Amino acid sequence: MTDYYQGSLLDAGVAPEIQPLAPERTVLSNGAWVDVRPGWISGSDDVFLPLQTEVPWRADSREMYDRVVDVPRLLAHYGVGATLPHPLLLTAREMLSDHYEPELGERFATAGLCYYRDGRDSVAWHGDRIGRGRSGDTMVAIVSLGAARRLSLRPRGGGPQIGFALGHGDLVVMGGSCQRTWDHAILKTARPVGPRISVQFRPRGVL
Ligand SMILES: O=C(O)CCC(=O)C(=O)O
Ligand SMILES: [Fe+2]
Repeated sequence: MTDYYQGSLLDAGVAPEIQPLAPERTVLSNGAWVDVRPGWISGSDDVFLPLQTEVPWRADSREMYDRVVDVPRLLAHYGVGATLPHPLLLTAREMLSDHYEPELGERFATAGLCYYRDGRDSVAWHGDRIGRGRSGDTMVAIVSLGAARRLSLRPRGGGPQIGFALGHGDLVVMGGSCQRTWDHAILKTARPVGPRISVQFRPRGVL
């Protein structure tokens, strides 16, 4: 990998720190919702850069509907009990679990990391419904690091698309029926964008 992230000017020399949660909820149709907390992790250059160089990234493919498709991005998965690749991610996961457990009924247990090298890397429209997200309400919490990309969402049955611009250190949580009644995507962009790492925390059995 040659295209190293240069670090954001805002974050230069600032130690990483997780801010209080206090997310803002957008209620969608059919029992889905999205919580957003911009700037949840400040100083996140010191998280992005070690992840970029030290995580054992591999090419991604993903089961979608009835087939497996190549997904142009790199990926690493940390299952139940795995040691996360940066201590701040453990703190983030525990904070998310403490905050959402009363509503979710369980704690976040796994972390999927995705590395989008530039605007050509993407993930097509899908819901996280290979596992339990297919049949029941759940949550997927995403910490976005590096270059800003847009998380696009649209109802599965058709309807207008919405989107959230996810910048360095932002948190977004998709909840309720979002994985089975809505689809989401990180679409390709022709804009010159730098690399982005997405960290998705999920409960056990949600994929
Ligand atoms: O990159 C992101 O933030 C979203 C990734 C995603 O939807 C997935 O891997 O299931
Ligand atoms: Fe997803």
